[in-house]
Amino acid sequence: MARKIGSRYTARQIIGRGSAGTVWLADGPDGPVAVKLLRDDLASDENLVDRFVQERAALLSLDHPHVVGVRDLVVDGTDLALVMDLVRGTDLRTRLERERRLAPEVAVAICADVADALAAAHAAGVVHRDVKPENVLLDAHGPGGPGGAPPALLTDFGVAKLIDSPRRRAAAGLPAGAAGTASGTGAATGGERTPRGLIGTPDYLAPELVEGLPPRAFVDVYALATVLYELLAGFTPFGGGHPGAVLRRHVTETVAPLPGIPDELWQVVHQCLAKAPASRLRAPELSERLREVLPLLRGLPPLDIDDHPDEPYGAAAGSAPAAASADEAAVPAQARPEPGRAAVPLVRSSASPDANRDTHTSMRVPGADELAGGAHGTARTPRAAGARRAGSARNRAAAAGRRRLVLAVAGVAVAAAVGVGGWLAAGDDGTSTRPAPAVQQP
Ligand SMILES: Nc1ncnc2c1ncn2[C@@H]1O[C@H](COP(=O)(O)OP(=O)(O)OP(=O)(O)O)[C@@H](O)[C@H]1O
Repeated sequence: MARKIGSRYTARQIIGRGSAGTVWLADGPDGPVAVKLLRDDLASDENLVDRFVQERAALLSLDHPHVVGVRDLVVDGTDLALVMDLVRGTDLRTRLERERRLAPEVAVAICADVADALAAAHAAGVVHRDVKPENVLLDAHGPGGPGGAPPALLTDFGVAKLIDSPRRRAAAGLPAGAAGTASGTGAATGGERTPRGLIGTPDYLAPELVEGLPPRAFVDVYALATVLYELLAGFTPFGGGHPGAVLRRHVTETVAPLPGIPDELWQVVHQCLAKAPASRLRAPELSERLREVLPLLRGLPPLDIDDHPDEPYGAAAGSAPAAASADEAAVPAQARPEPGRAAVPLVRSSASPDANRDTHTSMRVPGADELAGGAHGTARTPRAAGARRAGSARNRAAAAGRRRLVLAVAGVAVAAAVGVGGWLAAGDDGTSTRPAPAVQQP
């Protein structure tokens, strides 16, 4: 079913779908291209069309081997489309779902490519703002890199901001006109947070965005470190459950170390997940450090991490829904975890797709009830497969020492959570008097 897009492109076949529209394989004057045709409601939004035109130069200017080039913008009748280089292969999310975890060498090689793409974008004054596996395309026809890793290309530059139109915000129940409209290289300009909404994908959002600061290049580095962690572990460091809980974890929780990777690699991941933006590596440094570490990873298999790590809501939280319900039948009602928690898969996988992994663009800021998770933290703690749980006899002494630390950290975390929760929990008029989340001792 061929379809004309503008006067120059003939769409042949759908090759992907995202929240903003449909991606087609199309023929153009210079050969095959990928055309992202935006949804009708977006295409009929005059503000959005204006912004596309304003952003045209920025979108077309990025030319880098690890950036999916935007070749053209089509504004034609009811069609609004981005014409891109065609990448023959798959996206990183699909590969991750297929393999669950990547070999460290492959994961690091892919992220080094993405860091190069970010370095080029940042040098041009563009912040991506939606780095995630869905936006990394793997070129199946390119030369194999370390561990056989395919070349990785980052796509969707500036698109997250572009489609955050006032109309979309209104549809999402957010105030219109609060976020800055595009100007210059708009993807890098400020005013990115509406009073009640954030642009981005919760699992990958840097803490400073949750706190309301404008996006700087550091947010992309944080998101890429989150992607790297996810490629290694099979889950993101702060993901799982309601988006509000995810946002809070970014601000209040510390990333748990990954067992089984060289310390040199962990230091890089850890530094780029720092809460303080300035403590993170810059994209060029990140690329360099990742490439330095590559030789240490040669031949390492994917990490053997327990799929049901220690976390407050237990194994059921990470299980496929069917398994969770089977468990439920065997557990007395009073011993069951809080309703609505255990049923939420912490990880999106092919077995248990996580409907809570929001995609980019305006997200409704959650209420206090959705944020209430206590001070004990809800992030997962990765554990090497076969290692004992924290409550086992062998670990009890260590746990006693750790508890003191946890109490101290919890004190800090509670203060921060109350601050963030207070902001997040503010009602539309900002005067909510709902109580802060209850404090529980670990
Ligand atoms: N330039 C391209 N070449 C080849 N395939 C592409 C290209 N761009 C996108 N695709 C395919 O289309 C799919 C959808 O892409 P799209 O950018 O619309 O959505 P997304 O990034 O997955 O999600 P969202 O827009 O909701 O963040 C991708 O996952 C990819 O498989």
